[in-house]
Amino acid sequence: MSRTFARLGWVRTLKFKIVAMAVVTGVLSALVTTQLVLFTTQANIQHMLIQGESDDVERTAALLGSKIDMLRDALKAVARQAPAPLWDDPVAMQHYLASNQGLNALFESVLAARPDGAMLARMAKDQISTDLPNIGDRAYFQQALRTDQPVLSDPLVARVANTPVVIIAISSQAPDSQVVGVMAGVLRLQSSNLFSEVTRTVHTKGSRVLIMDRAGVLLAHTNPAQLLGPAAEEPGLMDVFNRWHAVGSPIDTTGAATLSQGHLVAMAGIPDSDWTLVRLTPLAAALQPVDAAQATAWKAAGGVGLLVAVLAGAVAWRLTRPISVLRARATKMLLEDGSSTEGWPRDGGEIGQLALAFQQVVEQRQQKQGETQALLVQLEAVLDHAEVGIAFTRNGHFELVSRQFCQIFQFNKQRVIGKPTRLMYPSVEAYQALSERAHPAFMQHGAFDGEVQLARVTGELFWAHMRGRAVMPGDRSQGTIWTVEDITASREHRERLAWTSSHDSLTGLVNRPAFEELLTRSTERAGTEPFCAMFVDLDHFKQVNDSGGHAAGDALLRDVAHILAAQVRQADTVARLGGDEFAILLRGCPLEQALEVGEKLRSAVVAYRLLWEGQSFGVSASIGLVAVDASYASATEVMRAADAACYAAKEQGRNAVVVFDPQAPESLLGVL
Ligand SMILES: Nc1nc2c(ncn2[C@@H]2O[C@H](COP(=O)(O)OP(=O)(O)OP(=O)(O)O)[C@@H](O)[C@H]2O)c(=O)[nH]1
Repeated sequence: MSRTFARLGWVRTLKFKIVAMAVVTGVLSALVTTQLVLFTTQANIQHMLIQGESDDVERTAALLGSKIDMLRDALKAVARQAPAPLWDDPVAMQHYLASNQGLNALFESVLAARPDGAMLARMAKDQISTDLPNIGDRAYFQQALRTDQPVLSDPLVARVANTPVVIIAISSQAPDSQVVGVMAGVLRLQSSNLFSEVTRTVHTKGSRVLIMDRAGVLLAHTNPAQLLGPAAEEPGLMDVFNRWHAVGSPIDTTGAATLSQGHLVAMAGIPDSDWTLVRLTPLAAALQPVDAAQATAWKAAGGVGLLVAVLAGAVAWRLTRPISVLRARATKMLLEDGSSTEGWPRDGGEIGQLALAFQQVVEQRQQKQGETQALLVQLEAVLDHAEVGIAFTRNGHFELVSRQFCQIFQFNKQRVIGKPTRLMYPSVEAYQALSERAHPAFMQHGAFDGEVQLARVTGELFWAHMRGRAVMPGDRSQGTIWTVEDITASREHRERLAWTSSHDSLTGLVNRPAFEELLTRSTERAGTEPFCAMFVDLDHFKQVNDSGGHAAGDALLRDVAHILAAQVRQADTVARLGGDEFAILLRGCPLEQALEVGEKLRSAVVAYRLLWEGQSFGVSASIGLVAVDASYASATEVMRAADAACYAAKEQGRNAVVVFDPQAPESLLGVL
C-alpha cells in the first residue's frame, strides 16, 4: 500500500498540479465558451428558423394566389371574347371551347351554360363531352350570374367525375349587360396543377403541406387521401387551428409560424381566395439543422479543447521544469556533505532565487556545523574535567555524557549516546518513581535535587546525589542537564552515625534517648492510640559480674536483649536504658494482653541460663507495667509510673510483674 503511494508520489508534486490545472483549464475554457456561444445563438437560430418558415409559406401562398389570378384572368378573357350568338348555338360553342387550347390545358374541364343552367357544351381534356347536366342549382353558378367577376367555388364533388374539385365561374354578358351565360373551368383537386407542386415539394423530411378553406376542409394535402377531410384532425395542427377558427378563420396573407404540439406550424392566407396554406414540420426535423450545428460545434469544441489542453500542458510542463530540477537538487543537498554550486536551476524568476537561497542555506549550514563542532569539543573538554558526572538528556535519551558520568555507571561513552535514560535505574518502577518525584520539582523550581538509588551497567546498586535543571526553564523539551555524584560511601557513614546515636552498642537495642523520644511521641498520641509501657530490671545481675566477670555480664545482657526482643511483635520496641535496665513499648496493646506479654518475658528470662567458662548463671526480671492513655501528660510521667511499678515488683520479692495503679500509686496492685 505504502509502496503504491510512494510510486504515485509524483501526483502530489507542484509540477503535476500546475500541468493538470493548465490542461483542465484549457478543456474547460473550450467547453464553457462553446456552451455560452451555443446558448446565446440557439434562440437566434430558432427565431430565424421560425421567421424563415413563415416567409417561405407566405411566398408560396402569394405564388398560389397569383396562379389563381392567372386562371381567373384566362377564363375571364375567353368568356368575354365569346360572341353573344354562341350562347344560342351549342355546336358553335363546342367549337369555340375546343379552339381555346390554352384554357383546356389549364383546367380539367371547361363548360358553358345558359342562365337557366342548361349546359351548352363541355370540353374535358380536349374531348367534347356529351354528358351535359344542368348546373342551375350550383351555388357557384348562381353566384356567377349575380356578378361580372370570376367566382371561386367551395370544394365540391364533381357530378360527372365524382372527384373533389373547385370551380372558377364567370358570367358572359351581351352588350346590353344582359347575362347570356356562364363559363366555368373545373380544377380537380387531386391532380390539379394548381396545388400539386406545392404539396409535393417537401422541404424538410416529415413535413406536410396542406391547403384548407375557412371551414377547415382540406383542399390540398401532401397525402391526397386526406382531401376534403377536416384540417382540425391533422396531427400537430389542432391547437393552432382551434385558435385560428376561434377568431373567425381570417385569411391573413402575411405568413406566421409558431411552435405547437411538437410541430413548427406555418400559415399564410392565399390572396384573393378563402384558402389558407399550412406547412407542418415535426419539431425534431425542424430543429435538425440546429442540432446538427450544435453537434458540429461540440465536436469542434472537443477538438479545440484537446488542442488547447495539449498546448497548455506542454507549456506548463516546460515552464515548471525548473521546479523539478530544484526539487531534485534540494533532495541531493540533504545527502551531501560539501557545498556544490552545480545542478541548481538557472532561472531569472522565483525558482532561481529559491535555488540561490538554498545554496546560501547550505553554506550557512556548513559554517554553523563547523562552529558547533568546535563548541562541542570545548564543551566535552569542560565536561570531562568535571568532578561530578554530567549528562545532557532530551526526550528521555542521552545526548551528551561526561567521562566521569560514564565512569560512575560504567557506560561506554560512544554507545550510550542516543540510548534511553532508563538505563540509569535498577527497574522500570524505579525510573517511573523518579519521574513522578522530579516532575513536580521541575514544575515548581525548574530543577530537581535529591538522593536516588541508581544502578551501574553491571546491575550493582548505588546511591547518587542527582541534580537536574532544564536548559530552558519551563520547557524540558529543550533538554535537561543532569549532574550525578556517587554518595554511597558518605550515605552509609551517615546512616552508621545515625544508628549509633540511637542504639545501644552492646545489645543493638534502641538506647535511652531514642526510647524517650519515641515514648514522648507515643504519649502525645495516647488519647487516640493508647499503649502499654514496661520497665524491666534484672534481679541480682551484679552477682554475674562479680562471679563471671564483666564479660560474662555483657554476654548475659546481650542474650537477655535477644530474649526480650523475641517475645514481642515487630511493631513493638525493646530498648536498653542502661546497666541491667530495659524498657518495652507495646503499641496498641490492651492491659490484659500486656500482662500476658510481661509474664512471658519474666518466664523466658528466668528460664534462661548463661554458660560461661564452666559456670552457669541465671537471672530473673522485675517488671513494672503501665497502661498509658490521655491521662499521662509526658514521657517522664510514664517512666516514673513504670519505674514505680518495677520498684514495687522488687519490693515484693523480685521475679514479678506489677501493674501501676494510677488511683493508688502507693499500694500498687496487680502483682503476678
Ligand atoms: N557487665 C556489665 N555490668 C554493668 C554494666 N552496666 C552496669 N553494670 C553493673 O550492673 C550492676 C547493676 O547494679 P544493681 O542493679 O544495683 O545490681 P543487682 O544485683 O541487679 O541488684 P538488684 O537490682 O537490686 O537485684 C552494677 O554492678 C553495675 O556495675 C555493663 O554495661 N556491663
